[in-house]
Amino acid sequence: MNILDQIVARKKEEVASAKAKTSLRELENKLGFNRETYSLKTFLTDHKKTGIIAEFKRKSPSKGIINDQVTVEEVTTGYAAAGASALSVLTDHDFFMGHDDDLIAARAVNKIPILRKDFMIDEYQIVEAKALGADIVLLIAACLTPQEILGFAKLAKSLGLSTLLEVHNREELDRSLNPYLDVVGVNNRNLKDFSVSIETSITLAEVIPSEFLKISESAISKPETIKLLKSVGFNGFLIGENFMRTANPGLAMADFVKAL
Ligand SMILES: O=C(O)c1ccccc1NCC(=O)[C@H](O)[C@H](O)COP(=O)(O)O
Repeated sequence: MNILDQIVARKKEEVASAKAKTSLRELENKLGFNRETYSLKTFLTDHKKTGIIAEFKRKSPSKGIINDQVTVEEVTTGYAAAGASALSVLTDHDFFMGHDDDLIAARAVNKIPILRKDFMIDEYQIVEAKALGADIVLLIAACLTPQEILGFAKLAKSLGLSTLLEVHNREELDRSLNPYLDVVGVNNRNLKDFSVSIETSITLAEVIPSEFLKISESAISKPETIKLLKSVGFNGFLIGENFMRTANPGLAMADFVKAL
């Protein structure tokens, strides 16, 4: 089984036990559920911001432990101060050392959009994302059918959430687009074998329909790469490891932004 299949198999077990513990009705009564959300499109097109979606990521399947010595509050407020257009917070525990509480903590101290970075395989997780404080949900084409993407995106929009479709190749893009998606993200990392190439974004940029904003995800470590990606039409850039690898990720982002 490749890593993505392993993650999805584990996610199905997690969702089943979450449903047994907390009903959808109880989720909807949670404190974070009835609130205004921040729009990803609005923040990505605000030219006072950097276009960077900065990620809080302690560990990953491809790199192991990246940084488990910093708090989600200090890192995410540092990112916001450095001009992040949005934040990405991992809530997957078993593969990324993330937690739902990380998202709750990030929400409490930030006023910019937050992506629940997780593997959405059930409508329950979309409702849960809103209750935890997220503004954006990620729909990964590599692990969802077009019908699931459509259903999840419709539900997310009905809850006021922004929707980010993630693709890695032309086939995933062509079968997954629908009108309920706000932004298309091209993951430069192949989630099945961990190979990375910025060329993936460059090749797909011209075939993403113009009604969707575009973001490039993963393996971005140089300001020059952002300049190149902007020149081919990308509006946003998801960066995790490059900042998280340092002792002060917020400061690392501020230094990176000076060179843009
Ligand atoms: O990062 C991984 O190893 C990984 C493995 C399997 C599924 C997903 C994975 N990463 C999720 C991401 O998309 C990245 O965390 C995100 O784009 C940031 O990437 P980076 O800047 O390279 O940390």
